[in-house]
Amino acid sequence: MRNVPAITAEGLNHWFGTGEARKQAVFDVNLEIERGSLTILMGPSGSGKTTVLTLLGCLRDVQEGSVELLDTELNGAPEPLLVATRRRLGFIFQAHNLHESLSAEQNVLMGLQVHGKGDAHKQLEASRHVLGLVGLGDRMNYLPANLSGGQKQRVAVARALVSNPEVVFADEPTAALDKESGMTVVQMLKALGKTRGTTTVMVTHDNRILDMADRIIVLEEGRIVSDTRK
Ligand SMILES: Nc1ncnc2c1ncn2[C@@H]1O[C@H](COP(=O)(O)OP(=O)(O)OP(=O)(O)O)[C@@H](O)[C@H]1O
Repeated sequence: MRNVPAITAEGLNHWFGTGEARKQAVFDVNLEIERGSLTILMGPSGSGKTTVLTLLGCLRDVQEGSVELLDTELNGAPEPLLVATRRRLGFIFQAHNLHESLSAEQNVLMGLQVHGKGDAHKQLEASRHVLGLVGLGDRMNYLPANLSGGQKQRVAVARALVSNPEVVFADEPTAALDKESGMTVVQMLKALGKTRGTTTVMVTHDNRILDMADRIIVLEEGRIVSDTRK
């Protein structure tokens, strides 16, 4: 299965707005993303990075063209199939959306409970393990209000990874992190690619992590203008 791409997009176009305000944001995007790879999407503000990421990641309806994600065609897919596909994914966004009334550990645990994976004891063990990996072993019982921006972001990373997703979609995951924590997060994603075949697609402006990518795709005005593999 390793040589079947995790994601294939063909003739992908996307518009926002209606009537006179209708504006095309994505133009004829075609790409294949290999399983286990770490791909970075770059480009100026407004170039369509987040729109492409959310189209590939099953978070936005495909209007025109094809997106095949983990062997599922997303264009026209019924909602239950989209829901089942999303369960195989991990999402890390800049707005980390942690539950303020839950501790770090409970927030991560939720990432497993929505999947119903494993018994309660195993779920707790897995949550603690992944919090340890992101360097928050000593903050598991803290509420988000008592964590720094970078620590909250690491909780969000732990929550996205605890269910062993097949593909991780990340939008500026290192923006709130200092250099070292940012590198740690990207190294973790890269290591998961090697050990478990986890595929990562990441939007970033962070030049510090470019060296770690297997591939860098640059968008300008909704089009792919360069696509470099290492
Ligand atoms: N919900 C929306 N409604 C209308 N236009 C939108 C919407 N979301 C994005 N756009 C427009 O689509 C284009 C691409 O936006 P997108 O957010 O994908 O760019 P981006 O490269 O991710 O930008 P940034 O780096 O600033 O996050 C922009 O012109 C933007 O104004």
